[in-house]
Amino acid sequence: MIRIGQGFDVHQLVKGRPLIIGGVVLEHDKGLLGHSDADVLLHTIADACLGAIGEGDIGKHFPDTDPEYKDADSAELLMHVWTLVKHAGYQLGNLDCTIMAQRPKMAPYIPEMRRKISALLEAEESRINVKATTTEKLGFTGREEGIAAMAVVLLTK
Ligand SMILES: Nc1ccn([C@@H]2O[C@H](COP(=O)(O)O)[C@@H](O)[C@H]2O)c(=O)n1
Ligand SMILES: C[C@@]1(CO)OP(=O)(O)OP(=O)(O)OC[C@H]1O
Repeated sequence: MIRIGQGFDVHQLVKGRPLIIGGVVLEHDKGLLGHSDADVLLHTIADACLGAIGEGDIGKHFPDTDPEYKDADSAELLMHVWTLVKHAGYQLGNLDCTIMAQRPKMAPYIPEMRRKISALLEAEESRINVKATTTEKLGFTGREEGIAAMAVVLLTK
């Protein structure tokens, strides 16, 4: 049996916050705003996994009104989601993600993001792909007001 899920998430870029994407801290003059650490990539992956098993979204599992998740490490949230996936009897077929960010350049950080995601999803790195695009200075990502990420996941059992 196979199941597919997709995820999409956006966080605002602000001064005075660290920029954490895919479990990696990036050097930048702004960071993402959120109730948690605002890791837009891990959130979209979590949503894709939850979608694939018909379990709603991360807001349902980790409400942003719950103080327990204030400044939460999104790697821990994704680990919890992956436990749900495993309990449903699935493993990773493959995962493909795109980060939309005008700056900073993601390419130098992508190998480490891939390593972290592969550890969290207990799958070989060859099953995980992370891409980035600038959106050519257009829209909120192009104006550097925020960063967006999308993901598609295939689960198998
Ligand atoms: N934040 C980003 C955006 C893009 N890249 C890499 O640059 C390539 C070209 O970007 P375009 O938006 O002009 O298509 C893209 O394919 C990525 O490899 C990046 O590293 N970080
Ligand atoms: C992760 C949670 C919970 O801390 O908060 P945020 O960091 O604001 O992230 P978002 O993608 O808006 O929604 C999920 C939330 O419930």
